[in-house]
Amino acid sequence: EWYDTYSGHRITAERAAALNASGLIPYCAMEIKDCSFNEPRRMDSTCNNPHYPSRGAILTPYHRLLPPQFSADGGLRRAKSGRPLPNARAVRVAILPDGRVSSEEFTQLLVNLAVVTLGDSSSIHDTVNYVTITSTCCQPGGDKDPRCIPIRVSPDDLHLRTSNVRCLNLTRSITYQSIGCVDDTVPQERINLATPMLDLSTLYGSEGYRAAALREGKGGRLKSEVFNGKEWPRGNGRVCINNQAGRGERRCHQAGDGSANGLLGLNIAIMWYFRNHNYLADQLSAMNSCWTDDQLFVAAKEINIAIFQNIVYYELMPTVLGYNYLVENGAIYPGQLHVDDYDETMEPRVSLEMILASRWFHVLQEGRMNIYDPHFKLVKQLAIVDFTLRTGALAVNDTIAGITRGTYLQACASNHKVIDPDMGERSLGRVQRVSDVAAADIMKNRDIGLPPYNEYRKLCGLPVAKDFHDLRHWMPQEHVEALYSSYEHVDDIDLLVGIISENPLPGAVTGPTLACIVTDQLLRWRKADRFWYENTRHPGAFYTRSTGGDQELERSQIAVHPRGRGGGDTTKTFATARELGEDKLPRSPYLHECNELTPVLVLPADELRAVARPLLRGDGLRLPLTTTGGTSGFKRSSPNIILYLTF
Ligand code: HEM
Repeated sequence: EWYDTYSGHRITAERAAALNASGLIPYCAMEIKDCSFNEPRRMDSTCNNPHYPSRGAILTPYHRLLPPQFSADGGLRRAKSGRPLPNARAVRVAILPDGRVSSEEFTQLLVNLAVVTLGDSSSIHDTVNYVTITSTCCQPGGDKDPRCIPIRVSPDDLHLRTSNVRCLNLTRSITYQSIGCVDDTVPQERINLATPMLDLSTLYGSEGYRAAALREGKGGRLKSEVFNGKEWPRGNGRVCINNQAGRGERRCHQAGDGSANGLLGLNIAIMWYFRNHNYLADQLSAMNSCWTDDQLFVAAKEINIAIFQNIVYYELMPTVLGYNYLVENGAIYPGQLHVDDYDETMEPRVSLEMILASRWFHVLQEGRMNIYDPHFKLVKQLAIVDFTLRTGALAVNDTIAGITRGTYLQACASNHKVIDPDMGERSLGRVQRVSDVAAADIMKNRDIGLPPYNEYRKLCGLPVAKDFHDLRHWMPQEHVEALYSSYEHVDDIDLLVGIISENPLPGAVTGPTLACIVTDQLLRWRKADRFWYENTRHPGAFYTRSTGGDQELERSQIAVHPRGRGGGDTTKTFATARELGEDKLPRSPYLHECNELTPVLVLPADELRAVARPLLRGDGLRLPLTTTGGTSGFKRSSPNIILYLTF
């Protein structure tokens, strides 16, 4: 059957053929084979909800928390007065001048985990596109090019006044309208080039044929090769345009999507999950010698995804938004059991606000990259932005190990109202002479028609500012002044600008408006994904397994149980296998053709730590996660899979 990517409706084969003839497939339509409740998660994420097969797939639309706002002629939103909004670069420099202040609490791991989270569910760092699609936006007539929204730089710009740079190249997002799937009578809607789930599609791929090419075909493993004693994905991709051949930088990995070779932080985090997949497959294979490649692959993949989802919910997000805030809002649960809150009426989408507002994380990005030797001696300090699309550098001298150590040992930037000069002036490295990611972030809020900051405060039930003076209740005075001198009216302020300016919530790194937007998304991810690791409505569901009534043991053990309950169960929480009666568990049609009555994998607490260890395998880390060595949210153990990232 064929489905329209934008509406999700079924279309005729004739219509699909016509779209194909116009070169509009895969963007405008997708073919989906019949769904079954008894099959595992599909690579392209179709059939996540078998009643609506296209939901959750790549190339589907984003969600909007509020309807878009464009000017009357369909252009960028204007100020209340009807005049253009203030220049994005000028606003950026006013609220976030270039500067370096290191966090006293958090390491680069926070930003690396954040980027892999966002990057997995949205094509955020489709770096190849950003740098190669259009580099002509600043040339004469560039601003008339529909693909362009260049940013002007004033001659008195704080950081660029001594240069001759007066314009920053910037391309628009790809929409259904710009591709030609939908006509211009409806407002521009962006296409999500990734699956909107937290499903490690960055690693595993989101198109069936491509995903199959990544598999070894035996042992449930992903294709790999050993280079200098370490395991690496194979591949000779051409996107690594910044590889320095003269320095022996040749690797360019074949992985789920292009972003796995993109930004350094994303690149190495994907490598951790890559190595972890093969580690898990080997463990499972040793325990279940009769399993087929498919059985091993699916089980290893789902465990890997479960680890990823658990880290995001119980390690990363409590650190950024505050643990209590997330519990109060139902994004995580303090109890011991898995909570199944799957809601089949919820559409699996990522909100545009989540993606656009999460550009706030750029503030925390440190520009320098410390490389440590195995004795944790600092050997080098490099510029992170020069390592985008440069996978080859990771393997030379096992640099990935040195960077991983740096990820754990080095502080990230502090949320101290400055941005690292490399992010502010050269975020695209050598590819573009000047590029200001934070100004691009503000401009992209407008490109996509996000309503102003105050409207989101209202949506979130937060006090709304009637005038600039009111902002003083939740922003530092110097920010209120910067906003007052930039915007004509308090209702004009861009969402991201307001978010960057807010004071953080207690116990959190971010303020309440971003916390509200991200929490909405956390609920969406867990409730709308039938294969969410805590959910029971699929045949490969995980079960906590009893081993004799000891509460402590029950909590610390998790079995990847061969016999999930299948579709349609509405039980609220997971029962332990004992409570449920093991023999009553239906047989999983895809995992168990052998060892039917034997639990697949039981991981006591010690081994659970070992599940996290391969994320850093070969790097020999014994380091605190925070630079101060104190406890951060990362160290808190979760009630589900217990992951100690310090061991
Ligand atoms: C060296 C580090 C980084 C660099 C050089 C970088 C650079 C960029 C660039 C060039 C863009 C696209 C700008 C545009 O044309 O619109 C972007 C978008 C984005 N980045 Fe980063 N980034 C970095 C780190 C991070 C981190 C740590 C996060 C954490 C979440 C992050 C989240 C995002 C998001 C959410 C977007 C928006 C994408 C969208 O609208 O689809 N980035 N970044």
